[in-house]
Amino acid sequence: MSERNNLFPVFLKAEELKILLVGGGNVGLEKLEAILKNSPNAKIKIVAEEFRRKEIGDLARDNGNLQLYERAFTEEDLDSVDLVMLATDSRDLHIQIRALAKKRSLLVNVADTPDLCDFYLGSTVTKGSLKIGISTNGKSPTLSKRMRQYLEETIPDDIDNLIVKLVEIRKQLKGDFDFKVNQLNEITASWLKKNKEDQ
Ligand SMILES: C[C@@]1(CC(=O)O)c2cc3[nH]c(cc4nc(cc5[nH]c(cc(n2)[C@H]1CCC(=O)O)[C@@](C)(CC(=O)O)[C@@H]5CCC(=O)O)C(CC(=O)O)=C4CCC(=O)O)c(CCC(=O)O)c3CC(=O)O
Ligand SMILES: NC(=O)C1=CN([C@@H]2O[C@H](COP(=O)(O)OP(=O)(O)OC[C@H]3O[C@@H](n4cnc5c(N)ncnc54)[C@H](O)[C@@H]3O)[C@@H](O)[C@H]2O)C=CC1
Repeated sequence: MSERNNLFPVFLKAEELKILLVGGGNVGLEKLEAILKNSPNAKIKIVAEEFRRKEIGDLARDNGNLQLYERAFTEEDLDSVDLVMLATDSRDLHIQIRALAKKRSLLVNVADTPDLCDFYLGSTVTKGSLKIGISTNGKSPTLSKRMRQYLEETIPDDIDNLIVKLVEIRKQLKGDFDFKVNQLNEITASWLKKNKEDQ
């Protein structure tokens, strides 16, 4: 029997949290872009001895929510942050920072070391209010990326119209909880059926 993915997915309000990112090289940039793609107003403190000046420098100049510190990590960097993401080129440093962060009960992602991660980034598909997160349990980011591309192509771009309509119907439905659940299930079942027939 192959391994099952036991990760528990959540959708973070990243724009209401403060994220510390240590490391500003290729991997740091990739993780920074992943956060901003989903949560453009996320507040991120980036600490790196050196960083990809063109890309990260430009991003920070245009975005007041990014604080860039060009220096080595210090323990105080963990003060008043909610999440920690590590993307340096030093495994020892990652182990050391992770230990300091765990003392403060912070959740840590170590981009290049799944074993040291409390959580993984996933690929994400966003269409209006709909967001789908994809995980391969840390096994194959490439498959995550391909699944994202597949879903991006397959899910109609106007799916948000359906959500907008359902919000209205949900507001207008009168009756007890069970009645509302039944009605909403009926409406969406017919939508699924129609979609299948169209294919
Ligand atoms: C565990 C995890 C930790 C984390 O970063 O949170 C992790 C770890 C590692 N990634 C590595 C490499 C690559 N990462 C990507 C891409 C993405 N990586 C992402 C997430 C994750 N990467 C988490 C697991 C996600 C899951 O469970 O599926 C995505 C989904 C999200 C994002 O970062 O935005 C994003 C796709 C976004 C999109 O396009 O949709 C590509 C593909 C490419 O760039 O084309 C490659 C090169 C090909 C390859 O190696 O597969 C290596 C180096 C291996 C080595 O040393 O060679 C490690 C370390 C290791 O595995 O040991
Ligand atoms: N670049 C890639 O696509 C891949 C990278 N990796 C691994 O991931 C790790 C990171 O890779 P890259 O981002 O390419 O490395 P990089 O060398 O471009 O970036 C490392 C970053 O860590 C920073 N750093 C180092 N020590 C620091 C400290 N004490 N305090 C603050 N910042 C510090 C550096 O200033 C730099 O910004 C490496 O271990 C690499 O082997 C693995 C697979 C692919």
